Amino acid sequence: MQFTMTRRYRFCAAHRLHTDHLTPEENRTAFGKCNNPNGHGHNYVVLVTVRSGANEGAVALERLDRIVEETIVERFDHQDLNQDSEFAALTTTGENLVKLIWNLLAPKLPAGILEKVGVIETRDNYFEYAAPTGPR
Ligand SMILES: Nc1nc2c(c(=O)[nH]1)N=C([C@H](O)[C@H](O)COP(=O)(O)OP(=O)(O)OP(=O)(O)O)CN2
Ligand SMILES: [Zn+2]
Repeated sequence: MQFTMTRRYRFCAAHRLHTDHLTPEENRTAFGKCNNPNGHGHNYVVLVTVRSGANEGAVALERLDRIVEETIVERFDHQDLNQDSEFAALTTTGENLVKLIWNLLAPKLPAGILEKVGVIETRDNYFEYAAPTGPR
């Protein structure tokens, strides 16, 4: 039997969708209002899913909380995502953000227990990432 546990975290951050690979006009066309030079903010919700067990968790909630708070929330809360070093050459889309969160968390957690990361960006936008894995 396979159990998973999903825990919810939150941070608020600003960003602007923009890439230096496009001209200003192309950026406006591609990203619309999200390319506004002044940026805009979101109350991001991060859903972290880990493998769990029926009787005891693979990772205690308290430990998961500490890792996610230190690695993700403290890093991004009340920050401009475009200024984060990991976004120096990447657009701050939900897709890139959810993959970055996975990449930051996976090495901090016991091997193989991270199942999925989800990011709710707005009422209607949800992004999800799970790195491909080999046979378990
Ligand atoms: N492929 C992607 N496209 C877009 C992303 C993204 O992350 N990946 N992000 C944005 C904006 O940053 C933003 O998230 C869009 O938010 P918003 O304009 O609020 O969303 P809606 O248009 O659905 O909401 P309204 O209430 O209608 O304004 C854009 N594209
Ligand atoms: Zn946005």
